[in-house]
Amino acid sequence: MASFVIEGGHRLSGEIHPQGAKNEVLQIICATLLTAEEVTVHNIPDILDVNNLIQLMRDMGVTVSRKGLDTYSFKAEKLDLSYLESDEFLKKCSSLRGSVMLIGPMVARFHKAMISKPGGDKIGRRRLDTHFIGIQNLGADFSYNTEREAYEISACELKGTYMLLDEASVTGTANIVMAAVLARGTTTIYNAACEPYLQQLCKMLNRMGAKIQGIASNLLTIEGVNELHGTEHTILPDMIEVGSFIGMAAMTQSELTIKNVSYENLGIIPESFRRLGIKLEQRGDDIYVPAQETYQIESFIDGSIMTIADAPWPGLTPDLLSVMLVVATQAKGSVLIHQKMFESRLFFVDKLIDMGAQIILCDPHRAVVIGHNHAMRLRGGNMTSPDIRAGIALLIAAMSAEGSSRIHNIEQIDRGYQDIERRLNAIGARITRI
Ligand SMILES: CC(=O)N[C@H]1[C@@H](OP(=O)(O)OP(=O)(O)OC[C@H]2O[C@@H](n3ccc(=O)[nH]c3=O)[C@H](O)[C@@H]2O)O[C@H](CO)[C@@H](O)[C@@H]1O
Ligand SMILES: C=C(OP(=O)(O)O)C(=O)O
Repeated sequence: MASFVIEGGHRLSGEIHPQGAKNEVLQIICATLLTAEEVTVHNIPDILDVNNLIQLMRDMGVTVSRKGLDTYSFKAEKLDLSYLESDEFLKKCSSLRGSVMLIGPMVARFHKAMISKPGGDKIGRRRLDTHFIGIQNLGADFSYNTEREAYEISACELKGTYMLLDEASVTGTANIVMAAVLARGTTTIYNAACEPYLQQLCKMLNRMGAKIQGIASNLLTIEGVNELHGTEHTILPDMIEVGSFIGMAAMTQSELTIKNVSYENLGIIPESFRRLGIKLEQRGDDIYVPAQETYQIESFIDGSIMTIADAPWPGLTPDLLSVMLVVATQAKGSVLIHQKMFESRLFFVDKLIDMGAQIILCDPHRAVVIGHNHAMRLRGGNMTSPDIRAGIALLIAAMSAEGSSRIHNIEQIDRGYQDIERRLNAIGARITRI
């Protein structure tokens, strides 16, 4: 397990470019299985989860060519269907969450799929009901193989239908959409998730010949087609990285320009940071964060304490709450951070408390943060990154802290942040990988 050693207290300055969005690219790569023709994808981040998925595609028999620094083409003309039954395939699937989205395209085009428990962050229950029920509604059979601890899924033909999802699951919606585009007839998905990741997926599928209406809403209508074709697609900047950089600038009292953020696709992320008192300006498609000695958390209109909570899009993504929590530790004022979706994502606050932060963990979902207004800096600490977003939040805490810190298990951070220490050191951070 690798670690970061961070010398805290250095201000950042200059410009930083966000990478392509991890959660979008996982969907897009899975969708390339839906056609025998070549799909070229630009702006692919060089991160652990994505590289693992690309390798998995190669192992499955997809011809993958690297066409440029961040451009790959995928051609799923023929697949090695016997590999999908191998223990190695199941083991690799369980290393990343995104592998669950192989089911939809596999069942739609090859009539069978296999899935073990997918990987991803251990941040509470992560059920797959929405995926399974949705794909079953289209006519697929799921049977559990107890010996191999895996589901075998098969379908002679998928048939469009109406469905109301029990929750607006991001990867669940992507999986069902990818199955429905090749189903016979019309599928209507109500309570669909509609994050920019999904909007991008649906737009790409339409360019491939799919007929999806209602993109960006929670009601998708999909008219099935017989086959899809090749296309080109460019991944959006990672909105979670953009938010992480805003938080990093505020916490280290730095002036920072975040380049080419695709502002129109950030939803309420900028406004949510403004509610913590952080000033930021949209400059063209960049975000400029001025150096701020202090930032004051807003109150609600009636004067009561601000709550920052997650919600399905267009609400605030849960993936930024850990960063917002850490940023609040140095704000002026108090805030309730309410992580509604995941029940084990706030436990990392213990590490921040050890560093001197004033936080009360009310229950697994809610933490009250009383900001120090930069009057008392956090102390460097020795900690382990429990998940990807707690990992980046702890890195931000360490970068602002007095003294040096050590973060273990940084593979969690590498899952989603490309070459992070080099990029941050280039703007003034002092981070060493050991
Ligand atoms: C690879 C990938 O894309 N991962 C993202 C994806 O995971 P993933 O698609 O696995 O997450 P889901 O959207 O399925 O659900 C996330 C959690 O929220 C709960 N839930 C969901 C919807 C809802 O309306 N109510 C509700 O309570 C679910 O029960 C689950 O515990 O979406 C999550 C929610 O944005 C993000 O944190 C993950 O980074
Ligand atoms: C929870 C996350 O990732 P995953 O779904 O891949 O575990 C995340 O990106 O914050």
